[in-house]
Amino acid sequence: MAPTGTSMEAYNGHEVPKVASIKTLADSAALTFVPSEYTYTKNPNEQGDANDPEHSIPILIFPFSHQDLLINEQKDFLKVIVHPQFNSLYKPAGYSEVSLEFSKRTREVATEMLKGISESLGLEGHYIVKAMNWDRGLQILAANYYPACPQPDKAIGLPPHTDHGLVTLLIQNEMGGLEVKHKDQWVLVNVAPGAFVVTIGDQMQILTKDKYKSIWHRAVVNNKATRISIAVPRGPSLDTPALPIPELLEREGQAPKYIGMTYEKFIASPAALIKPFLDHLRVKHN
Ligand SMILES: O=C(O)CCC(=O)C(=O)O
Ligand SMILES: [Fe+2]
Repeated sequence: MAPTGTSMEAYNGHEVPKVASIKTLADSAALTFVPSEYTYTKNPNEQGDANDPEHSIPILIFPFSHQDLLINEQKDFLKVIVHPQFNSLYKPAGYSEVSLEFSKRTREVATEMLKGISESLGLEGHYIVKAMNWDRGLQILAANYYPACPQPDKAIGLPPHTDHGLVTLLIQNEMGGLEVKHKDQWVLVNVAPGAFVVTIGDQMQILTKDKYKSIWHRAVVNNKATRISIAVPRGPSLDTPALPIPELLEREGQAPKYIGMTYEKFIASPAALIKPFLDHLRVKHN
């Protein structure tokens, strides 16, 4: 889905709103800053002290200068919950406004994706949106910063994983590095400049009875220049249990494949970090 410079993009019969201007927003937001310039606060209008718990905000994993020596993970990152409550940083100036707009626009694009997926399954366009309480769904803004690494073959930017939610939109600077697993091989994703990559997450796999499978992916580093990516994972509301869509089960006459679990529990489970977690939720048939 590459922006064309026009404000509308056709996607599977749907109008995807203003993709090109989202790219512009991404350029003017996190893509131009190095992580140490960020400072965070609970309320964007307050001056916050990062070490003061009173001012800590619902950031899932924080903060920069994280390097996991065990897996030699070469990146810094920031993860901020931007929906259903919007959280922000008060530095750099202007970040808050831009990230609010960016989050809103990417949400609109993700909504169109969900409509396309619902229809591709023979369901009414708003089916998944309604079933997953999408309006209250969890949305995270994850900025990943991968400095150039002198020995890229001995390091990894982000280890292999699948995303938890329904869909993730990802945009990167001019440096490639996203790889997806295809037929047991890691394949570099060749992203057109300014394009978003859309990946499927675990909740979508459960919901669609494995018709849309969550994708294993990882980020590799390079020795030439810093790579920055912004991922926007978007999931159901935290209190929504993902279960295979009843209409699909009825139509195809199969037993449910998964035990329902709220998204909150799913995320909180340490096992959710590894894909076989989906196997634990699978109903066993003898
Ligand atoms: O940087 C990338 O290309 C991958 C980022 C990613 O997978 C994530 O943040 O979940
Ligand atoms: Fe990811």
